[in-house]
Amino acid sequence: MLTMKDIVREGHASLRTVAEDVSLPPTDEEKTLLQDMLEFLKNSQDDNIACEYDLRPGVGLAAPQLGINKRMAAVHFEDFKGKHYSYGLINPRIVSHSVEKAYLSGGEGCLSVDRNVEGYVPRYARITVKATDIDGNDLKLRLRDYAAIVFQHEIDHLNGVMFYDHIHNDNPFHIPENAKAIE
Ligand SMILES: O=CN(O)CCNC(=O)c1cccc(Cl)c1Cl
Ligand code: NI
Repeated sequence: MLTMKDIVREGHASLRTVAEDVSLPPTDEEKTLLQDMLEFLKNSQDDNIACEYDLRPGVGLAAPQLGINKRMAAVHFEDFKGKHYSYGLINPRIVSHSVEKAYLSGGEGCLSVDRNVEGYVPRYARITVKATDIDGNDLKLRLRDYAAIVFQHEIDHLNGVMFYDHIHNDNPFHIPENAKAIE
């Protein structure tokens, strides 16, 4: 099982590298990795397991956070309306997005960042993502609000972008133009 020791931290080149496309169909090793990433997220959200193995909670994880520069990520979370999202994503890409922006009023965190970085992270409020799932099927997801934010955080990792790269330098709590707060 994956634990925190498998996650690279700030300063590791992998976090600032543009990851490579995965050739399809994914190899068994790549499928197993995605399954392990999903299992990590579920474990990290289970109080008993997280406590037992000292896991920080996460709703997403990208392969570069494991030092693997492949365009793969996993997400596992429930949005504020109770809709469940649990995906292993291969070559996820944003194919369209809203002009309107959104940000989490509580800011963001990252398992590869061992410190609290305060501030609003402006992102697109709505996005359409295309990807291949763990079984090799094409995915097209229309996402908004919290789900859109999480997917953008993960796709950023595939492009060597960290969440705090988006925070306003002079005033971290500057309300971005045309942006809505997600509580
Ligand atoms: O890349 C993934 N991580 O670093 C996992 C830890 N961070 C989170 O779960 C997290 C927390 C707050 C907002 C967002 Cl958008 C995310 Cl993603
Ligand atoms: Ni992260």
